[in-house]
Amino acid sequence: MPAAGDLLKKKRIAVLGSRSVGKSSLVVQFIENHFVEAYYPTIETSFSKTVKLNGVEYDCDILDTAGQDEYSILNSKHAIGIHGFVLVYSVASRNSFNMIDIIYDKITDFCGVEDIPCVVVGSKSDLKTRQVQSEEGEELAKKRGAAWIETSSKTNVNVGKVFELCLAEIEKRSPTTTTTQTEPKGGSCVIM
Ligand SMILES: Nc1nc2c(ncn2[C@@H]2O[C@H](COP(=O)(O)OP(=O)(O)OP(=O)(O)O)[C@@H](O)[C@H]2O)c(=O)[nH]1
Repeated sequence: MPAAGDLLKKKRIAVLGSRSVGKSSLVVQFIENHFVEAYYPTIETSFSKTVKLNGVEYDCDILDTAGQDEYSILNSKHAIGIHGFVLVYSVASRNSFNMIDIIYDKITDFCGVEDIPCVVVGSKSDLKTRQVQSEEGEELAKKRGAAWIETSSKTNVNVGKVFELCLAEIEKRSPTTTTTQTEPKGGSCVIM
């Protein structure tokens, strides 16, 4: 039987966002260190990786999901038992940026809490055909109390940082965190 500490270090992260924003490319670059040029729509894939943050090793399960749109119903698997969320838009797609608020609301409605451990990711930052400015992404994340970062899976910029930020957001809200915070802020939708 695993020790309690081992269970605490196991974190499940769901990667959500519109179709074709680069969710799989982000996860594959992070896990396998290469870029996939071709587009294969994802059904659902789960990956595991150990991530070290502040001297602590986390055993991460990363769930790469099928792209969502405004009509998709949030799959309970993408919220229940999930510790942290990575919400991806493409900086080259205004529509995908607009979907972030919609997905965020679906998660908070489902979880019944406003404050969820989340990183908002502006992907494909290497593209010149930008439709979303950095300040807009930053502003949206700030409004939601989430972390924010821009990445390029193609040129491998900030890919690892996404998952470090996500773990930091999870830890911030963890009741076992040894900070001045005494009360858990709630936030993780962990109903096992
Ligand atoms: N230029 C550029 N293209 C990217 C980047 N990331 C992904 N792409 C391309 O965008 C397309 C879609 O990428 P995917 O990773 O399959 O997107 P997805 O969000 O997983 O798509 P769904 O599974 O349909 O939800 C592919 O052709 C990728 O090669 C990036 O950082 N830069």
